[in-house]
Amino acid sequence: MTDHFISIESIAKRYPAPKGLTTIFENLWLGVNRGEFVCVIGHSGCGKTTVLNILAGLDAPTEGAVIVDGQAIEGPSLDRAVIFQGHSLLPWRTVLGNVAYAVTSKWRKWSSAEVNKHAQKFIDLVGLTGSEHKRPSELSGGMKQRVGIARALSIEPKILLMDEPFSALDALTRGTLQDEVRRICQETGQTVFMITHDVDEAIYLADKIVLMTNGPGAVLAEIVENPLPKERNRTEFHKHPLYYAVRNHIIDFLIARSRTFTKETPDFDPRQVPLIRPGAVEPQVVAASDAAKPRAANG
Ligand SMILES: Nc1ncnc2c1ncn2[C@@H]1O[C@H](COP(=O)(O)OP(=O)(O)OP(=O)(O)O)[C@@H](O)[C@H]1O
Repeated sequence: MTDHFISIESIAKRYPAPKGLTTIFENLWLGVNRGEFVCVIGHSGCGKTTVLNILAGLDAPTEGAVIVDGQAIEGPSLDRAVIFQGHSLLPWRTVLGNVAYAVTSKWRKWSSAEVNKHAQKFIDLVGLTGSEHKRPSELSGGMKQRVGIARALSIEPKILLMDEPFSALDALTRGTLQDEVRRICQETGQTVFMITHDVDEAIYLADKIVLMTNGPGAVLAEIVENPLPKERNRTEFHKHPLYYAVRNHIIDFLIARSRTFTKETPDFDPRQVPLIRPGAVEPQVVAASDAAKPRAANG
C-alpha cells in the first residue's frame, strides 16, 4: 500500500452511542495512484464525507492512518484542496479577491502582481474571464462553483478533494463544469478523490469507482476499473459498448448488494479490495427468431 500516492490504511470512525460506540466504517484500505481520478459511491450515511474530511485533515480517524506522498495526514494542508457542494466564498471579496486570497495563503512572499497573475490564470481556466471584479452576490450558482474550482486549483494541490461538487447545479451547468474539471484534471495530471451519488457522473469522470457498503460498519467492497477510454466525450460516452456493463454493475451493487455485502461475504479481506473490470457479455442465441418459423397455412 505504501507505494501509492494516497494510502488509506485501516481507518475506522466510531462515535459514542447510548450503548458504547457506533462504528460508521472500519478497516478501510485504499491506494490511489498519482494522477488518478477516483470516485466513491455509496448510500447516504455510509461515511463518504467522513472519509473525505479525514483526507482533507478536517477530521481524524478513530483508528488507522492516511499517508499522502509518504507523509501521514495530521491536519489541513494546502497540499489538499477541497471543493464542497456549497461554494463557501468570502462574500465581501471579488472573484479575483477570493482566488487571490488562496494564492497568497500558499505563496506568502509573492507580490500582489504575481498573485493576481497566477489567480487570473485559473479564473481564465474555469471560464470566468471578464467576471474578475464581481462579488459572489452577483454570480449564478454555477459561476460561484467555478470560483470554488479556480480557488482550489490555484493552490496547485497535490490532491483535489470534491464532495458532490456539482449536485446543486442545473443539468446544463453541471455538464459544462464536469467537462471543464475533467479537461483541467487531465491536462494537469491532477490526483482527485471525489464523492458523488450520480453513477453517470462517476463513469464520465473517474478512472476508478470505489463502491462502499451501507453503514454502520461500512467497508469498501469493490474498486471498479472504468473500461471506457481516457478520451471520453460527454455526448458519446454512453454509446461505448462497455458503458452499460459498468453502469449496471454499479447500480446492481447499490440496489442489491450494498446492504447485504458484509453478511454475504464473510471471508472478505478488506486489505485486498477486489478490482473489477466489467466486460461485455458475449451475445448468446436464446431462441430461433420468428422469421425462421414456418408460416401458418392460410385458410
Ligand atoms: N459528530 C457526529 N456524531 C455522531 N455521528 C455522526 C457525527 N458526524 C457524522 N455522524 C454519522 O456518521 C455517518 C456518516 O456520515 P457522512 O456524512 O460521512 O455520510 P455520507 O456517506 O457522506 O452521507 P451523504 O451521502 O448523505 O452525504 C452518518 O450516519 C452520520 O449520522
